[in-house]
Amino acid sequence: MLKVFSCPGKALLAGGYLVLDPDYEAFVVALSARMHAAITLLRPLGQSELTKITVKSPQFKGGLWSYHLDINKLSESDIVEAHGRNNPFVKTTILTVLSYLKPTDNYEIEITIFSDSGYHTQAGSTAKVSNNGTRRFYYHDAAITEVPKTGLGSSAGLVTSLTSALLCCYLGPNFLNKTAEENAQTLNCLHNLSQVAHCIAQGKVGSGFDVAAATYGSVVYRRFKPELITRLMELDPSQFSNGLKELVDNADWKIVHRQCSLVPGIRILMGDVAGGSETPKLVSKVLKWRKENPERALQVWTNLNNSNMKLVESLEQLRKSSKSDYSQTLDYLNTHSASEIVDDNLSPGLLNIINCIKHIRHWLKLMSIESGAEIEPDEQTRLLDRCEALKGSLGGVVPGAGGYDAICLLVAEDSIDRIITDTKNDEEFKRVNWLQLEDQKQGLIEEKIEDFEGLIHIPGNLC
Ligand SMILES: Nc1ncnc2c1ncn2[C@@H]1O[C@H](COP(=O)(O)OP(=O)(O)O)[C@@H](O)[C@H]1O
Ligand SMILES: C[C@@](O)(CCOP(=O)(O)OP(=O)(O)O)CC(=O)O
Repeated sequence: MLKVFSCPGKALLAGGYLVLDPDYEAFVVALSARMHAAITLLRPLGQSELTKITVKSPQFKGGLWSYHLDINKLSESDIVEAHGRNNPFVKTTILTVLSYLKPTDNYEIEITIFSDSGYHTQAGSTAKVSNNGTRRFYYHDAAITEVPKTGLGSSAGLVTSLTSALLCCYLGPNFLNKTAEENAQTLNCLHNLSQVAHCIAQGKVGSGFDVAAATYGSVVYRRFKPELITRLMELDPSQFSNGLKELVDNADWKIVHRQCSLVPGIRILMGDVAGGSETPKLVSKVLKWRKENPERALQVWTNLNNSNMKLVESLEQLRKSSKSDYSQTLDYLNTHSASEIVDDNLSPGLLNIINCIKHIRHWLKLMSIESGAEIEPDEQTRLLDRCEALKGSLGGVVPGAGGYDAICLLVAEDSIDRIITDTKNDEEFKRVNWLQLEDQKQGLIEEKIEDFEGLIHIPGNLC
């Protein structure tokens, strides 16, 4: 059996900070940069042998982690990497999936990871193309921990795609080809296991929107209560496996993951901004301010949340109107900028989206000023103001935690090339690197194996 699964990266378009609180929802867009996990070997072993699981990531130096496991003794300290190498995300994913499945048979498993170029900066890398020319991956002469990341959520993609590949090894090749209801259950199981593995590897319980996007694609997301996972992490290791099974299969996580995609003809345009910010530092500043100023914070959270949810509604409104008489709207957008569109004669959705983006920026800026966390710093404000004045642009925001990392615009598809060319020699845009990424509906998918021929050794007969 040879199978390849892939999961998308993410951009949190609306709901940064609010998503940390289960009272609020956020809109996360799945991106076309995908993490792939290919099952490249699956072979049964005897009862007296140890299970061997090797994860390869050949695009990075030293990208091979190999574990010899006694399936009756699965605790953190019993799982030792054969060469003394460490990849906490690989290790905890294996530990979590096996603790959940409690396998009774031994296997030799090899899984090869392929990471799309969008996740990391590509300076100095070399491309390899699959035999049929459909796939191109970049190879680095440095370890995974040394190659700079772009912030699309590589660890969530790795954990979720690796979890799918391991589930497939143990549950069978058709674990995702069942009835819609069964598949939905399998996706929830995959999501819950991946959230647990990701939190344990990070040593903290985040909001999980990156794992949700990796699993379910572009969604409106409401998080789980963090106690669900902290309680599991505090269990005695002897109770972990049972606690995990109960949590994954029977607990009510109360999460929301409502499909929500962009509108035909309108795309996301991500700009990587040279600089970078540390999310945990921004988060602790904002949460400290919220705690110290509960009344003001509630006012900001309520208004920002209203604008976020109105954006989701306006996208839905425009999606509906896109079913009829829509080409005029797109033509109009292609020849006007967000700051020029002031009436809603053509399409109310369009003007509503523009206004929501403005309101989101207003509240995030206020949050920056009052909390002292540089969510939309002045440099980004100037840049986003300029983006509002580009023809074909509905405006843009600082995605996720904000800071100096990136900007994220909503633009008419047909204007993308022009926007990239027009901003090329513009001083204000000199730190912006437009990323070749698209928004995607789907989360986890199974890929065609022929697209990977030439990149992996495909043995004639795997079981
Ligand atoms: N292609 C990959 N192959 C192996 N491990 C990976 C890969 N991509 C990410 N990882 C793991 O995820 C870690 C990066 O996680 P993190 O710092 O949380 O970044 P991000 O914000 O991109 O998720 C890496 O150090 C490595 O352990
Ligand atoms: C502030 C946040 O709500 C959103 C952060 O979004 P980013 O996309 O900036 O995240 P990283 O990839 O972890 O840097 C924190 C959270 O939800 O975990």
